[in-house]
Amino acid sequence: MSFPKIEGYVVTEKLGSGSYSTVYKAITKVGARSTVAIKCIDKSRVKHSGAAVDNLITEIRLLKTLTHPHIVNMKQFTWDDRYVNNDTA
Ligand SMILES: Nc1ncnc2c1ncn2[C@@H]1O[C@H](COP(=O)(O)OP(=O)(O)OP(=O)(O)O)[C@@H](O)[C@H]1O
Repeated sequence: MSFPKIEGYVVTEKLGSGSYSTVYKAITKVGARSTVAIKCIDKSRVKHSGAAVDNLITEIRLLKTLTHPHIVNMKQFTWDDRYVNNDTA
């Protein structure tokens, strides 16, 4: 199985998948070598669904503001030609 190439990270395994995304375990290449979960949302799968795009924008907006011990903390949000990437720890 091949994993996506995400700048700054070594992707080590697949953790799970949802309707529009696949979540991978990854390690940062520089600094503390932190372990993170990266949710890769496949743009080709959401682009035909207005509701999916709205849900994605809502999820990212909420994750940016929420701080709670039982909710993953979004550290970074990036995108490339194929994926929108949510990096959580
Ligand atoms: N931070 C995380 N750490 C470990 N595993 C995770 C993490 N986030 C997601 N996963 C795994 O990836 C799966 C898919 O997560 P994702 O958030 O994409 O979809 P979902 O919300 O479960 O489903 P849907 O998008 O269909 O509503 C989860 O069911 C879980 O197994």
